[in-house]
Order: sequence, then structure tokens, then C-alpha cells
Amino acid sequence: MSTRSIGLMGGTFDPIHHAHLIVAEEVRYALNLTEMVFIPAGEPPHKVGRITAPVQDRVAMVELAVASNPHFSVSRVEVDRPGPSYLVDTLRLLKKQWGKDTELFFVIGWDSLEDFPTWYKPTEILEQLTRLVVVHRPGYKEDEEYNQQLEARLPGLLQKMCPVAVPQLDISSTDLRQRIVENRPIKYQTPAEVEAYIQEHQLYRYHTES
Ligand SMILES: Nc1ncnc2c1ncn2[C@@H]1O[C@H](COP(=O)(O)OP(=O)(O)OP(=O)(O)O)[C@@H](O)[C@H]1O
Ligand SMILES: O=C(O)c1ccc[n+]([C@@H]2O[C@H](COP(=O)([O-])O)[C@@H](O)[C@H]2O)c1
Repeated sequence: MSTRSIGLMGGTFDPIHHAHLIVAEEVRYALNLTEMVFIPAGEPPHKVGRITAPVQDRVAMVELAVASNPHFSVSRVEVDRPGPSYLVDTLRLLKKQWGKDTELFFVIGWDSLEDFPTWYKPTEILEQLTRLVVVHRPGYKEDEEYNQQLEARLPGLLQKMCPVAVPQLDISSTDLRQRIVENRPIKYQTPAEVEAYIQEHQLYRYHTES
């Protein structure tokens, strides 16, 4: 049986934006992955109380955003599972579903990598379940000192990481939400279908960041 290599793009996607999509496509190409699966988090453990759009809207926007790419799909594995969306549980489930011959590549931005040692069972994630594909993000600099700090918090992390260079886009969901509140444009920062969905469902208009 041939090995399948699947990329996983986890996120709160509140809302999804073009940096998510560009990163996913670049990683797919760079690592020659069979496909990229977007996994919207049901209850992201590090963002409790900070989610603004209902889960069904966040999923719908991800579905709209990936529809034009035949290599992209969306998994409901985290939104259909009650409780915090721990990556370790998601990966165990996907491994079981897809079989041992499937290799997993979980994409993580530098901002999230900083928190990775505090995630639930990070050693099991690294050693048994997935490669960690690390991508740069504007505003988060990598240097030797930073790397050594990470390594001290989770020994073996640097060796297990797989860095991929991606175009640097200073786009964030936080900024998009703020722009909507202030009536500033989000055009070209997210697919037109997502922008239309946000407008139609009046998402983010009255929210304030906590
Ligand atoms: N502009 C970007 N460049 C590279 N990686 C990114 C970028 N935006 C998000 N990511 C990565 O995509 C994944 C999902 O991100 P998430 O859904 O939290 O979006 P976000 O823009 O960081 O949201 P928020 O501003 O609400 O924190 C994370 O691993 C994050 O690091
Ligand atoms: O497993 C954990 O402990 C854990 C802690 C924080 C974040 N995550 C996952 O990391 C991904 C990106 O999260 P976020 O908060 O940057 O949107 C998303 O898939 C989350 O479910 C996972």
C-alpha cells in the first residue's frame, strides 16, 4: 500500500483569511502532500471566551474558502466532538481513521509555536502522531535564542520541526474583526465568498475584543 501524506491546517478561523489559504497551498506544494485538510477548532483550548462567530459560521466560511481548490477539504472532527479541541485527540482519531500508512503534517505558525510546549501532551504529538510544519509570520522573529528557549521548554522540538518558507502576509483574523467593527475594508484579505457571508450574516459588526 502506498503512503499518503496529508497536511493539516488547524485553526479557529474566526474568520478564515488569505494567509491561511496561501500558507496551506505553499506547504502542500513544498512537501508534495496529497491533500490539505482544514480543521476548524470547536473549542480552541487557548482561546476560551475569545471566539466571536458561532462554530457553524466559522465552518461555513472555511468551506466556502476552500471550495475552489481540489486539494483542499474541511474536516468536522473537532467541531463534532464536545469539549476542548485538543490536537492530540484529533490526531489519534485521524490516524485511526486513515490508517498507519498515512503520514500527517500539522501546520503551525510561529505565533502558535511559542505556546506549543503548553499544549496537551505535546511530546506524544511530536513523537508519535505528526510532523510539525512551522511557518513564519510577520511580527514573530525566529532567532537562535528563541529557538534555544523553545528547545529548553520541550526537548527534541527543534529536531522534529519541519520549517517551510511561505510568503509573508500581515493578515490576521483579529485585524479583520477590528476592521469590520470600524467599517474599514476587508476586501482582498479574505475570499470574496467569505466577505459576502460575513456581510449576509452580519458577523463581527458589534463585537469588542476581550
Ligand atoms: N498571516 C499568517 N501567516 C502565517 N501563519 C498564519 C497567519 N495567520 C494565521 N496563521 C496560522 O494559521 C493557524 C490558524 O490561525 P488562526 O485561525 O488562529 O488565525 P489568526 O489570524 O492567528 O487568528 P487571531 O488573530 O484571531 O488569533 C495558526 O497556526 C496560525 O499561526
Ligand atoms: O491541543 C492543544 O492543547 C491545543 C492548544 C491550542 C491550540 N491548539 C490547536 O492549534 C490550532 C491553532 O489554534 P489557534 O488558537 O491559533 O486558532 C487549532 O487547531 C487549535 O485547536 C491545540
